[in-house]
Amino acid sequence: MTAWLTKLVLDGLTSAAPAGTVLWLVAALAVTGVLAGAAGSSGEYLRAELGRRAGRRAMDRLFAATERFTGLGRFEDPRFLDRLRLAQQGVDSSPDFVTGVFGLGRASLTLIGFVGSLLVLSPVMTGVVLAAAVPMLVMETRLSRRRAAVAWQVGPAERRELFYRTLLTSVDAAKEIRLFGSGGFLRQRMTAERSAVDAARRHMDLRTLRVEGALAALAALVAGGGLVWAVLAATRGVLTVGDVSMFVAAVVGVQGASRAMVSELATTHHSVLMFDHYRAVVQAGPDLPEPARPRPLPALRRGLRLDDVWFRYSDEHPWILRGVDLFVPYGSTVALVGLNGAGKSTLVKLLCRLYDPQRGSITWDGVDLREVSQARLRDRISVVFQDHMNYDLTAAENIALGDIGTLEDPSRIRAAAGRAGIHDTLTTLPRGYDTLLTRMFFEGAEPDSGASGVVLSGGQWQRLALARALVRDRRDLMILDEPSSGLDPMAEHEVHERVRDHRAGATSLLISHRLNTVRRADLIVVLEDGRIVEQGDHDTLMASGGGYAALFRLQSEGYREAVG
Ligand SMILES: Nc1ncnc2c1ncn2[C@@H]1O[C@H](COP(=O)(O)OP(=O)(O)OP(=O)(O)O)[C@@H](O)[C@H]1O
Repeated sequence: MTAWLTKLVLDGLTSAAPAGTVLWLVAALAVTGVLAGAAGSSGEYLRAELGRRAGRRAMDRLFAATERFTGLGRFEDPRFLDRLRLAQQGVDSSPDFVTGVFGLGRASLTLIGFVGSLLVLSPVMTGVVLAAAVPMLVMETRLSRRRAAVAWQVGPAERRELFYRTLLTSVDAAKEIRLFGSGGFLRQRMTAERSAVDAARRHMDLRTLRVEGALAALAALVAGGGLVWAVLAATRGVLTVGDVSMFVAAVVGVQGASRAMVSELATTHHSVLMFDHYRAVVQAGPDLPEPARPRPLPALRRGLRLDDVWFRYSDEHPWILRGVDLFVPYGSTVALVGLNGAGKSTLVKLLCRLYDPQRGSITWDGVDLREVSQARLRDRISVVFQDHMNYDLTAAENIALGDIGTLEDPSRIRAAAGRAGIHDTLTTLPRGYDTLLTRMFFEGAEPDSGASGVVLSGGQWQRLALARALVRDRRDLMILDEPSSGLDPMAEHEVHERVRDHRAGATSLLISHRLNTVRRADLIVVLEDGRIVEQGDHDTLMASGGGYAALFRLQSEGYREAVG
């Protein structure tokens, strides 16, 4: 449009047209410019807003999909973690996709306008200019495919770099890094990973540079040839001065618009390729097979049975559980003891169905765990994991995460904290249960207050994790994996007494290295190298004089010596 109006103004001036007509044309040219500017700004806003919305939606879908992986296997698979990270990059670049589509629409409109102008002047030249865009399209598509392949190839190194980067800025790691002086070593590793990523990207950039250089030369050749033709035609009187001006504008316009179109196509293509990772995650099936028709899971009445259970973390790993047979009777407290690495926590993860055993079965009142809905099963279990989480949230939220409904019922949160022996500590915090248990964020919404949260001690965090498990009261099975290893002996005794009273008549599985805390269990099971080697109550095991008895005596002597 602008090119047409400019041509008409120039032709008007050279053919001595009435001044009024030329002025009208100039006014039209000005209005066109203003309208084009306004359309550009509004389009920009619309594009950004659409990009934000698409990104938010895609992120929500991606994380909803990861939540559907009910086991742990996928989160321990490096290939899957690489894919997940690229999927997140795909989400972050979803605005690029919107930009690409918008840009494509805009470039197409511009292209159509200029092609129309050029066609009027020279159909041959139009064909030449358009034909020159074909190699550009082919090469740019290849480049974007290659770029996506490079992103996949550098994924592992990028993830390692991220690991070192996070480590170097994490408060948890800061103590050891400073004390052991390991910062330089970790930084070097981070930089080495970054160099590897940069090298792959540099290689890609050089390839792009070569290809784009060749394409620019081709475009210059076509434009130069066109200009020579137009000038010769003008000297012969075939074209007017206005025609030449419009021709130049149209050639530059067609080339610019087709370059923009191809580049937007390449951006969109790249986003689509990256989106493949996103789609792969969102469409991935369940990691643990879900039964087509889940069997009902009634409240536990008889007990849990492990029948010849064999388990290893993957085909490359050694067997961790080797033919475990165990019955946990309803209403009893069973203690699981054994040396480091014996397989105790692994057994807990199988009971929660975070993995499936390769051989054998685990049944709940005779129903195989694989035949019931995972959500139903987990709703009946409460756990304190050995490596429990400490959330950078308020004290109340840290407990309520065990049963989100209790956020609306603070009395249950307080009762659980009381049973875990942390209530008094929490009430003395600056904002009581609403105190933020981290110094990573400001308290409340206003950073101006300058107040960050507080930090709990290791034992206090452990009590909080116990409170989180206890807030899920009325669950059929409670699993406590080293719930009191960080407590002093008095506190440990007190906590166990309270939990025992509260859980009286319910089924519990307790893991502890302190044999004194498990001696009152109904059944003590000794696990060694993935096999059960002894089981019975404390008196029976002491009388049999096996490994448990030897370990118990060793611990008692150590304690007597320490006290005496
Ligand atoms: N996610 C995992 N992937 C691969 N191997 C694992 C994984 N978790 C544990 N293991 C291995 O399984 C074995 C048993 O570990 P587990 O944590 O069950 O032992 P544990 O009896 O609870 O030990 P501890 O008393 O030290 O807590 C160990 O050799 C460990 O290296």
